[in-house]
Amino acid sequence: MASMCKRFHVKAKSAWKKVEIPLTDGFDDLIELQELSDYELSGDNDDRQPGLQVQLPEQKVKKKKKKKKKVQKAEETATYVNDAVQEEESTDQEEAGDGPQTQTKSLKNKKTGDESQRQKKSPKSKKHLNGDKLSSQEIQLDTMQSWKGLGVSPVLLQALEEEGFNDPTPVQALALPDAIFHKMDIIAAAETGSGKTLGFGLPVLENILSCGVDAERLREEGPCALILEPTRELAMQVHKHLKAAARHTNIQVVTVVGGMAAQKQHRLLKRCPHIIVATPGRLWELIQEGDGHLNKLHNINQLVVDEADRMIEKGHFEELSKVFSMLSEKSAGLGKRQHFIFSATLTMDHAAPQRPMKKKRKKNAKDAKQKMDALVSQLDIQDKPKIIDLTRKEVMVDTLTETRIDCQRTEKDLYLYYVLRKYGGRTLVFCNSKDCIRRLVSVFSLLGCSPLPLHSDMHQRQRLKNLDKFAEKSTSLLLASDVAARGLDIKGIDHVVHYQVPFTVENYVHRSGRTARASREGLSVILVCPDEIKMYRNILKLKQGQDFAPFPVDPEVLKVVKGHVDMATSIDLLQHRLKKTEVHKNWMQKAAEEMDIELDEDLLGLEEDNGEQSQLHQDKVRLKQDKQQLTALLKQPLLPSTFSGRYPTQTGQLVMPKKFIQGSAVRDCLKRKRPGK
Ligand SMILES: Nc1ncnc2c1ncn2[C@@H]1O[C@H](COP(=O)(O)OP(=O)(O)OP(=O)(O)O)[C@@H](O)[C@H]1O
Repeated sequence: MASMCKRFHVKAKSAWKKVEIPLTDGFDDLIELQELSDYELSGDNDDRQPGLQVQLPEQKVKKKKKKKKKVQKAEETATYVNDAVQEEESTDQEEAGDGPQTQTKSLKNKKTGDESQRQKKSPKSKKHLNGDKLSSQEIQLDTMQSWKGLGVSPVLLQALEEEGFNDPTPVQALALPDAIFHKMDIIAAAETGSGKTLGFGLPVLENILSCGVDAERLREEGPCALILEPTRELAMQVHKHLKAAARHTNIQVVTVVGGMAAQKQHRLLKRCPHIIVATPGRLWELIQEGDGHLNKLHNINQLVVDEADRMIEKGHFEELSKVFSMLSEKSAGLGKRQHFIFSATLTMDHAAPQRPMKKKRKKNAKDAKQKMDALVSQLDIQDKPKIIDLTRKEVMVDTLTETRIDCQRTEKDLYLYYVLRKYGGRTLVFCNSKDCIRRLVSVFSLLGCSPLPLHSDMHQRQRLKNLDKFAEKSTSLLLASDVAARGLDIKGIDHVVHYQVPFTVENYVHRSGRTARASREGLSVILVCPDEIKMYRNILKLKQGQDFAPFPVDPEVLKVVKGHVDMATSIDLLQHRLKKTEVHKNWMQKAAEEMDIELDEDLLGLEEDNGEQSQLHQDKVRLKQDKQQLTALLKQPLLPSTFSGRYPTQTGQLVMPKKFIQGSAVRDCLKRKRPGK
């Protein structure tokens, strides 16, 4: 057994500390937990090294070559007492919350008396505030030099390094020092996918680390920070980002969103998390229900309003205002709270939804400005906030290629299918209505594209499941409403297709921003039919009126895919008709049963004499045949992959049939834009 193991030395740099055992199931047999938070891991076979020796299986030791792995091992050895805690935590992931509130890392003593002033630091906390600690002997992170001076603690940098975030993004570099060192309020606008989440997330985590909030204090004073998000998916994503950045700390984050059982959320809140990420509606609901932890929400040190321009729109603003009023009423005299207001479209002129009528548009713009002013005044921002505006003149990131397809309304399915068949990839399609999504799901299922719907009428669980499935496969199709337009960070979305022109310029920006994130390339295609031209022109204002380049379409491929789409559309219509007849029949029969009467065939509309019954039968047979035919058609290649014949032409030259190659849509678009290059 000895040969299977290798020795590591943990050199304790502070004393082992007793850890509070959580009052949750699964910990009944534990007598005591102790943790060592300050230590150094050294050597492999050096038996002379003083300190605790921990044995790791050889198999694992071999993997430690890379620094990244080494850091993980350090975690394994030093926090093994927490394993049970972490296990419990993972079982609760489904509930979108976190593990129990064992404060295994006691960061600071409980606050007392005057200390209840927000933002007050203990002398010990300086360690976490000093970005120069990068070169400390505790953790050597050579690759993270560009984070130096921004105020991020080594324990967070360690996690960022593991994520591969070796450099801060511009919005992070600008926001962090003032937010962390000077506790300034930050109002930031930066393009989609530019890392805004950590722009506010790191100062929030840093503040909790530096204040040193332990379990007892959390129980007494409630959460430290509140982050408000407009959609459930976004709240969960922010929760995930924060958890990843805080993975080497014991900071607890809980999500409070609609669509999840309120009971479960009360249960998670009972564990007294440090950070709450919430959508305003559910948060207000739970506050009104008198949730114990939320009753202390007014004690928060930090408040984040993400996607702020969306938050002031109808559907959020009312509840948001109520939350803010409650916070400011109850927290009078508690000292300064730090605020973060972030969005990609915060500084856009068109902050209001733009509806067709001019008068209404003006009114909306005024409303939006008033609401934004109201938001800022309700937040009680006293000192001058730091304003960061990194939105470019072009608004969109330069790795995004924006194109258009002009077509008739009835041709939109065809062009969408063309993009999907010709280029494959992970494609996110936005529609303006749920009905449109439902119809497309039916047609594109027949076309073998396995579409995944996402809209607000769906159960939350199904919404999340579809997002997971979409992210899992490199060729996948998500048909979504604007519920997916903001903030969703799914890696590797190749194409965004606007099946319908969005109602607002902001929605265009956010929808398109789901691709070309974090310096990657991406493509946006907008399908424009004649009655959408006005809305399309509105979007072009972003480009100073300059039109998007037309998306290149190969007429030969288009001809082939048209056959597929026509057939799928006719099957869909037939299917729909048959389903309607079936539903009508079932409804009549059910009603008759309930009334205890016998139904005539003619009442069902299926009288033998008028041939409707046989028509129904014929339709069913036809449906089956058409489906078989379409399946066979879809299996055929779009264009022949080999050339086997000779076709003399008038000029005597041979015309070679084209070979179908599935290329890159971005490259094809750029080639077309710059033919000489
Ligand atoms: N410093 C960094 N280095 C590399 N990647 C980063 C860094 N910070 C964040 N990212 C990654 O960049 C991607 C986009 O980040 P994030 O979702 O925060 O963007 P955003 O600006 O909030 O976008 P949106 O406006 O669309 O919500 C994420 O996948 C995130 O993990």
